Amino acid sequence: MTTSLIDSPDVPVLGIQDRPVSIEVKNVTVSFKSSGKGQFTAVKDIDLTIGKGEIVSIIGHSGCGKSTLMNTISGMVSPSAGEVLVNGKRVTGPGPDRGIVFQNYSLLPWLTVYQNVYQAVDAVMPACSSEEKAEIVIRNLAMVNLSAHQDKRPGQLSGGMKQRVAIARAFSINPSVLLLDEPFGALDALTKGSMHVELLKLWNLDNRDKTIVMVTHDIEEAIFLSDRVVVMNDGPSATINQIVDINLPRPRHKKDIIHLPEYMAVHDKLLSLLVKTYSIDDEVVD
Ligand SMILES: Nc1ncnc2c1ncn2[C@@H]1O[C@H](COP(=O)(O)OP(=O)(O)OP(=O)(O)O)[C@@H](O)[C@H]1O
Repeated sequence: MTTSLIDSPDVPVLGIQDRPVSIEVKNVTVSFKSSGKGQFTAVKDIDLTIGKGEIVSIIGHSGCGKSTLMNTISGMVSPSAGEVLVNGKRVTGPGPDRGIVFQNYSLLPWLTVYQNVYQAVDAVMPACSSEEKAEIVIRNLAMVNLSAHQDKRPGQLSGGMKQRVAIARAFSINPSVLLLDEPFGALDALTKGSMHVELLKLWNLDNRDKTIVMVTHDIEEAIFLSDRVVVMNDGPSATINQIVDINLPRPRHKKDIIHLPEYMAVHDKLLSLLVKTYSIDDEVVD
């Protein structure tokens, strides 16, 4: 049964206090130059510690600063104040220890699907033979069901297919930290479900050592995958509203967990943190 590969029950479930630290976001503020008005502060005074092997999701309204926070971890954005440490080292730019999947795929349009993935593997694993690198590329393209499309260029692919190439590329380099910015947003429900399974398989194969941080708008996805969910306040100067523990036992099977009282309670909690309720005449009822 495929689910036996996911979250094998013999791996102990660790709390954040039992894990070595993987990512430390320390008092991070990010301001951007804004046209005419000086500075725009997207996120302010963010403190977040993520343990090795944790899966943490970041949720919040559009524009609140989720990607900005994620990009300080990836090294694509430098904090205006504060610092980010990954595996104890200060982040000063992107690095092979962090695999990134963006919303906008970021594939090289002149390379084929195969070449896009191969290029990343080649850059990160120069000591491997070309046969080993080819094997990694082929295995990961098969994982995302793109073997038949490996000679196409990004311009010949659908949005969901491009996203799967980006996922295969991030998985291929086997980083200790995976940063996923709405990685499954462009996928249909069935593909999304199977990518959740693949993500957990990958995590499980590595003895749950890989740290995964994911931005998502999908509460169900966040609950199914995560150990903790970070709920952000609206910006400007967005802060963390609350960090919600997902104390659901692993392995988690989608069809089963949605009936658990713990699932319903945490779902309601996250929803109420995100959504304001409106009466029929549009008055806020809080
Ligand atoms: N390079 C930039 N220059 C100026 N402002 C920026 C820049 N990047 C982000 N912002 C602003 O920072 C705020 C947060 O943007 P960010 O993309 O982090 O939000 P988000 O929560 O990821 O949004 P979404 O859910 O819609 O993807 C927004 O107001 C955005 O306009």
